[in-house]
This record gives sequence, C-alpha cells and structure tokens, in this order.
Amino acid sequence: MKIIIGSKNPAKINAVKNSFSQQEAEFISLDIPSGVNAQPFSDEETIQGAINRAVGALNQGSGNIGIGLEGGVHETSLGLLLCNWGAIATHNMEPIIAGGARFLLPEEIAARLRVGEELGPVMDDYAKMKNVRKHEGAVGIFTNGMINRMEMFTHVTTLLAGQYTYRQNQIRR
Ligand SMILES: O=P(O)(O)OP(=O)(O)OP(=O)(O)OC[C@H]1O[C@@H](n2cnc3c(O)ncnc32)[C@H](O)[C@@H]1O
Ligand SMILES: [Mg+2]
Repeated sequence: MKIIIGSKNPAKINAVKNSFSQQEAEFISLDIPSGVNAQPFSDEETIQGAINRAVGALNQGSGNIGIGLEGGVHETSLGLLLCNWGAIATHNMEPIIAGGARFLLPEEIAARLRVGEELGPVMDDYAKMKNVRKHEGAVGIFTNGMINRMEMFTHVTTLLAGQYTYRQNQIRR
C-alpha cells in the first residue's frame, strides 16, 4: 500500500507513520497546497484544507491513500479555539474526515491572528523558539509539554486509519 502524505512537516508525517505502522505501507510525503488560506479561520475551512491536501496527495503521488492534515482556528464567544483536522482520500470512497484536540488560545495570540498573522510565526515569536510548528507545536507550549503536535495529530490519524479499515471491511463483505 502506498500512502501519500500531503505535507513535509515532520510532526504530520510521523503521526501518519504511527497510525499506519501495522500495515505494510510505503510512505511518501509531498508538499501539497491546502487550497484554503494559510491560516484557516473556521472548522469548515480547516476541513476543506485537509480534504484538498488528501485528494491532491492521492493524485500527485499516484498512491492508494492520500492523507491531509490541517491546523486552523475557530472563533467562538469564549475566544479563539485552535482546531486540527485530517482527511483520507481513496479511489473508491468519499473522503473520510476526523477532528483532533481543541483548546482556547491565549488572547494575546488570538488578537494577532485576527489581524492576519499566521499561528506558526506567532508561536515562534511568543515562545522565542524556531519552528514550533514542526516540533511541540502550540499544543506543546500551552500544555507545558504534556502533549506535542505529533502526538496530537496521531490521535487524528488513528481516527482516520480506524474509519478507513472499518469502511474497507464493509466494502469487502
Ligand atoms: O507544512 P504544512 O503542512 O503546511 O504545516 P503547517 O505547520 O504550516 O500546518 P498547517 O498549514 O496545517 O497549519 C495552519 C497554520 O497554523 C499554524 N499552526 C497550526 N497548528 C500549529 C501549532 O500547533 N503550532 C504552531 N503553529 C501551528 C501553521 O504554522 C500555519 O500557520
Ligand atoms: Mg501550512
């Protein structure tokens, strides 16, 4: 099985590898555009970004499965939630989606995103670190290192892998 991951971000690539470790799979990572804003601003936009990357990965990498993972934010009356979504695209099914952890971003971060900054660079600036998005992620910073971005995305990719195998079994019946 050839699994194409629509990102070069190691936090995302390793999440996919964790969740598909049982299967005999070849993993290929390609930088696939999300087709939405660099900083998605709703669940729906974030989901669309994940689906676009999954479909793009499947087609460009000519694999059996394409996987897209996308981080975004979602405005609520309580403040700005960080949200995380993933999608699997295959040749014989509609894309499958799954959502991950959500938590409120501190107001000083949220305010910067609302005026157009991207979370990646804002986190580097806030934490005085480089490439937070490829390592612990915002989730790692704000949980005091208790859960990092790869672990957070592994929950999403396991939800995807589980739904994928369930559907494949149904098709085979
Ligand atoms: O290379 P790609 O796959 O694009 O990976 P990315 O880190 O840019 O991730 P996304 O495009 O999915 O995320 C959209 C934006 O939100 C940022 N972001 C999302 N989650 C983050 C996190 O946990 N820590 C830091 N930045 C995050 C990210 O850097 C982008 O600016
Ligand atoms: Mg990005």
